[in-house]
Amino acid sequence: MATYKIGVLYGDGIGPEITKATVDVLTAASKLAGTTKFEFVELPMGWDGIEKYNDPMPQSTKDALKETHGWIMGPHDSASYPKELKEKRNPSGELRTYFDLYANVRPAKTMEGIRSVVGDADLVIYRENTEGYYCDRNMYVGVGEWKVTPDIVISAGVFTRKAIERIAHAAFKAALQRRKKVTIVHKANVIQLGSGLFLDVCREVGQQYPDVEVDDYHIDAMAAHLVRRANDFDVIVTENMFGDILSDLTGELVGSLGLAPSINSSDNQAMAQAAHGSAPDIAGKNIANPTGIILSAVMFLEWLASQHNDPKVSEIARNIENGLFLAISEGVKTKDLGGTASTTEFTEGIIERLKR
Ligand SMILES: NC(=O)c1ccc[n+]([C@@H]2O[C@H](COP(=O)([O-])OP(=O)(O)OC[C@H]3O[C@@H](n4cnc5c(N)ncnc54)[C@H](O)[C@@H]3O)[C@@H](O)[C@H]2O)c1
Ligand SMILES: CC(C)[C@H](C(=O)O)[C@@H](O)C(=O)O
Repeated sequence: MATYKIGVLYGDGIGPEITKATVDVLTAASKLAGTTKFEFVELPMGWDGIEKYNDPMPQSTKDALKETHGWIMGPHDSASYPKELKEKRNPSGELRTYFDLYANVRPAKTMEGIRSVVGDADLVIYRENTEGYYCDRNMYVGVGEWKVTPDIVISAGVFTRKAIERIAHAAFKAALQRRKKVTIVHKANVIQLGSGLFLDVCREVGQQYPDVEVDDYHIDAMAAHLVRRANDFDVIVTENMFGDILSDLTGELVGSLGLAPSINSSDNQAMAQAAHGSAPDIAGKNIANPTGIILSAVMFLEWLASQHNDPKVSEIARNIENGLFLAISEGVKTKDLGGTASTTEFTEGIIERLKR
């Protein structure tokens, strides 16, 4: 029986509720498959890390993650951390940089049984995950944010050909498997050097994929285009901060931010992580929607299946996705989707439907 070691980082706010839901679903699905075992390794992160090690992303957690086949990361409430710890990189940024998880892949697709604000949509955002305005002073010496005087701060963005090329290749390769269209999102009209380089390099990479249609939009116009005609877009490639913002928008457009999944990956490592945050306003109430993180785990399992050439893992992923879609289409919905199911009822609803 194949066994995969999966790290589990529960995180803050709704993190423990939705991450436990995910572990429960994966456990049930692997039991049903009978051929694959997931061994979960729970590791401290967020407030748990602060309490144990005075660090929201302890070195011991990073070391342990190196020994896993990949991991599931719950959201963290980094905005609530003590000031001196906030000056460190937030837990997501730390793992994305430490493991060089350069591609943050964030799909948004309409689902049966869920009201989409924009009609049909089936798109995926390829967000560059390691630089742009989210670099910090630990990354490139002398670059990041710094206070010039008490009243003047400089926040710099870093854009490198190397990082743009690899996210662009990832986006164009994905497009070949989809509707063969890539949209580059930038702000080259104002941020002429940084965003300009992003646009130029993506266009250059695009020339290596003659079967893929390419267009580009400024980030502000793109927000409007997405609301008006989301279904015209297939793969969107953009820099770190624009991808962060656009993916919350696209998640909500197709139903709820609580639905929005993502995978953060390098060429040999991956982390499942919902696009949303720790939702402190609804934490501890058993009402959060675990769909985003469960579908992130599904994306992670598909990645694991391809890395290990293991079709059984892919079958487990498909089974979980079908169980979840079935539960929603049969009306088992959390509050954000207009339903009454609690997080645990929704999770049980998925598990019951895995057998179908
Ligand atoms: N990847 C991450 O860990 C991540 C991502 C974004 C924000 N954050 C952090 O989360 C904290 C809160 O941030 P925020 O309030 O700006 O954004 P948020 O995404 O946590 O919440 C925004 C809104 O969406 C709702 N929401 C989010 N996820 C939901 C779910 N699964 N089910 C139902 N409703 C859901 C919340 O209740 C809230 O009303 C901050 O500390 C922020 O830094 C973490
Ligand atoms: C919490 C924050 C650091 C994070 C980001 O901006 O990358 C989040 O918004 C996300 O999208 O995962």
